[in-house]
Amino acid sequence: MSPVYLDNNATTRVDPAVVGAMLPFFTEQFGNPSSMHAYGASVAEAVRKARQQLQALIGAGFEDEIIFTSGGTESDSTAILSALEVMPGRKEIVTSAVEHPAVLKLCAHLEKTRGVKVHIIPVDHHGRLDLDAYRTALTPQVAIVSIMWANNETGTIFPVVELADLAREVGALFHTDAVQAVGRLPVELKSTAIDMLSLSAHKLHGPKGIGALYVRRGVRFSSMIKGGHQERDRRAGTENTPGIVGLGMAAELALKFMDETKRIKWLRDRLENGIIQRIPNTSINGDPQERLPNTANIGFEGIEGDAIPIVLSRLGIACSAGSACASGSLEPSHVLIAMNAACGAVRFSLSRDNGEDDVDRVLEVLPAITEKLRAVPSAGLCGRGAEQLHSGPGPSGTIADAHSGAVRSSST
Ligand SMILES: Cc1ncc(COP(=O)(O)O)c(C=O)c1O
Ligand code: FES
Repeated sequence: MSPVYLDNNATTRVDPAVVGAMLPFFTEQFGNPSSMHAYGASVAEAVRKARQQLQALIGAGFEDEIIFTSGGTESDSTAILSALEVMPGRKEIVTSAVEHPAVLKLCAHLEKTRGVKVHIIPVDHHGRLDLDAYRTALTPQVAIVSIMWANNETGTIFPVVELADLAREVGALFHTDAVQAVGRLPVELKSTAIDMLSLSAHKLHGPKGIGALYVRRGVRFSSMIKGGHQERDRRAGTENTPGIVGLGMAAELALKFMDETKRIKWLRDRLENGIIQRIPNTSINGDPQERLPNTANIGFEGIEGDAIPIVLSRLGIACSAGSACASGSLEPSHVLIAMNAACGAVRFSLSRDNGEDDVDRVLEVLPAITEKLRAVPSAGLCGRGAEQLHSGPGPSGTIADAHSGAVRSSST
């Protein structure tokens, strides 16, 4: 049986055309793009082409709005730190409870070390942002809003274009972590009030360790990494030229294959509907309407989050686990906790590499797997524990604490 890869929100396979575009930049095209001679000039031209390819994918007004970085994490840090530096009179950040740790951990660090006030906007049971809380948090004290475009665990899409308009009304900068959105949703930045956007090549069939930060022209900016004059003094360090060329090609292909999104959504829906129909007591986590077309996050009542991915992995099927509590070997998912989601969950995330066979394979093996797991007394106990506990505490992390205690006591 050939392996089935359904973990594309973790990372994607590098497209062979991307590898092909990158290879010369390890061999004959090894020049430094800052050099005056011919070795440098041709590489500088390739970097410029990549910037234009990316500009086309995200609909930026100008190519110089794109700064190449080492990936999503660096782009997120750069955006937030820059805003605090260019607006010293404002000491507040607005973000959401379901952001990637690249944003949440930085915010927690800034709160602790710099006395910055961080407003964490909650989400509802479907992962939708509390818009009233968002409006209340927006004041002239806010330097930056950092709210993701699409969630990596559930695929829930936030209305970032409208959120950016509201942020602008109070003079705050608006940054979005679009690492999961770019290449999967149409993005047209020039007609929006989004000031900064993070993206990462490895989520769109490009290489790891390369990404970009979009900074709208006119937005004041302070570089995080100081040193040489690369990237117009906005990100020092000799450019990762093979990575940049790879990101450019990945962007061009993402645009070319944007229509594939419809087929991917059809496959995802087939997977979700097939699971819901064949397996009792299952539910979809995330916004029923506003969701990435490739992501299915499914709760299986009574089964711990990591049990299914472990069994599937033995059968050559890759997906990933999430849990609303500290079950088994899993760290609780702050996203599922914030949604007050039930129990354990499994994330299947697709890409243009997937076909019907992949989905059908999962649908073929999963009913028997879940039946067996539910027959195991400890897995069953976990579900009953969740039911009792989820009706009690609110979405503030208490479920995890309470349930992990219950698991411990029931297992001793
Ligand atoms: C939403 C989101 N933001 C940021 C990142 C981090 O990106 P990178 O791995 O390029 O640093 C990820 C990757 O998992 C992500 O899903
Ligand atoms: S994994 Fe089932 S309640 Fe925690």
